[in-house]
Amino acid sequence: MSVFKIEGGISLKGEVHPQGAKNEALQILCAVLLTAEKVTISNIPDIIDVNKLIELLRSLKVKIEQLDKNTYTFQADALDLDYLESEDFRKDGKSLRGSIMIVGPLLARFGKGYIPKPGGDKIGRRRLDTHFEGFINLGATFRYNKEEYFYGVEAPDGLKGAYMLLDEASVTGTANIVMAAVLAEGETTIYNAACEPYLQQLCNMLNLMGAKIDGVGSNLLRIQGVKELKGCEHRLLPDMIEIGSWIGLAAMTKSEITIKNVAWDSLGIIPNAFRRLGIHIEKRNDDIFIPAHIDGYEIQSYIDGSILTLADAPWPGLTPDLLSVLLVVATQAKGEVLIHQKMFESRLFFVDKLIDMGAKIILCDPHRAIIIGHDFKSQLKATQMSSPDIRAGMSLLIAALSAKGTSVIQNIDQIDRGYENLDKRLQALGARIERSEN
Ligand SMILES: CC(=O)N[C@H]1[C@@H](OP(=O)(O)OP(=O)(O)OC[C@H]2O[C@@H](n3ccc(=O)[nH]c3=O)[C@H](O)[C@@H]2O)O[C@H](CO)[C@@H](O)[C@@H]1O
Ligand SMILES: C=C(OP(=O)(O)O)C(=O)O
Repeated sequence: MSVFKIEGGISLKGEVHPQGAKNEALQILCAVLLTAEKVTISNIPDIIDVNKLIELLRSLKVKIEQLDKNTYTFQADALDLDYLESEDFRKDGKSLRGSIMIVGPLLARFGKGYIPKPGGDKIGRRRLDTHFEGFINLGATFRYNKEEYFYGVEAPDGLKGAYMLLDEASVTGTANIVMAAVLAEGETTIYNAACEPYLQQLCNMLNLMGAKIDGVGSNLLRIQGVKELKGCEHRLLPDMIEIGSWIGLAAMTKSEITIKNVAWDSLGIIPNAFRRLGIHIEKRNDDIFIPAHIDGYEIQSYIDGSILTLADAPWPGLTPDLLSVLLVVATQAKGEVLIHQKMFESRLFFVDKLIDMGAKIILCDPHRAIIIGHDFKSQLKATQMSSPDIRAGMSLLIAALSAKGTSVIQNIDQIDRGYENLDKRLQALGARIERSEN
């Protein structure tokens, strides 16, 4: 198992180029299953979760060609569907969250889709009801093997469009249902659809392939089913969670960092959430410039003087994936903030590690933590820690980079799941970070 050894307390300087978006990649890669024609995708991040999904597609006998480091072509013209019933699939399919989104395309095109309970971050209950209720609405039959945690949907006579009001605006659930509905017969209406930029990207790509989706960007999607889709070219957006992570890292290490080509219009409320913590963010064309926060940063309170809350909500609300980063950054701010993680119930437990390092945090309950910032009057202390999930891992890394002394982070596969080549990119900015085998 690899570890990061980090000597903290050093300010960094330079430019970073965000990787392509992990969570968009997972949707878009599954969409290649919807056509027999060639699909070219660029800006694919070289990270564990995405590479696992590419391998899974390869096992399904999708023809895959890598044109350069981040560009691939995919052609799903002669799939081996027997793989879906193999032991290998039971193992491969459960190793990441994104694999769940092969079900919609396979069901729509071949009348059957199976998946073992998918993996991903262990951050609380992560039910899949929205996905399967959607498929059932489209006419599929559903079965679940409780002993093996294996899900299956079948529709040998094809899917039929339907009206549905989703029980929650699930991101991967919406993507899955949209990918099934584009090849269903007739009209599908999805209300309470998730509408984050990656879903918009998916819908735009599907429309380019010949799908008929209206309402892209809203929570009401209308889809006219078509008989088949064709190939296309698609470029992934930069990863907004990585961009937010760089903003937080820059502020907490008092570093001057320019984040290049961020696709500002797709960042929604993210820059403002960091501004609420007092971080200065300058938009320079499509770059973000973060000056070195030599004198620290001060958390804003509300107009009436009450304590700021940063809480997650479905898009266009604040993504839950950045709350851990915002939390760690607040530990050195001037002032107090309540971090309210509404969506996931086990995502804040990593604060124990920050408390060990000297951060002032009260974990009120599994969803809420109050942070009382040090205003850089006291540095966090280096320590040994293990990364429980991708974003907690990144947050602990930020804490280690700002701490006094040398920290060790174990289990960094968790970080590699979502961040490309992080140690090398940090070294290029002047960070003292080494990867080694434990
Ligand atoms: C591979 C991928 O794309 N993963 C992302 C995707 O996961 P994923 O699609 O699995 O997450 P969902 O959107 O389904 O749900 C996330 C959590 O929020 C809860 N929930 C969801 C919607 C809602 O209106 N109310 C509510 O409480 C769900 O019950 C669940 O506990 O979206 C999550 C929410 O942005 C992100 O954290 C994940 O990084
Ligand atoms: C929760 C995340 O990912 P996943 O859904 O793949 O576990 C994340 O990217 O922060």
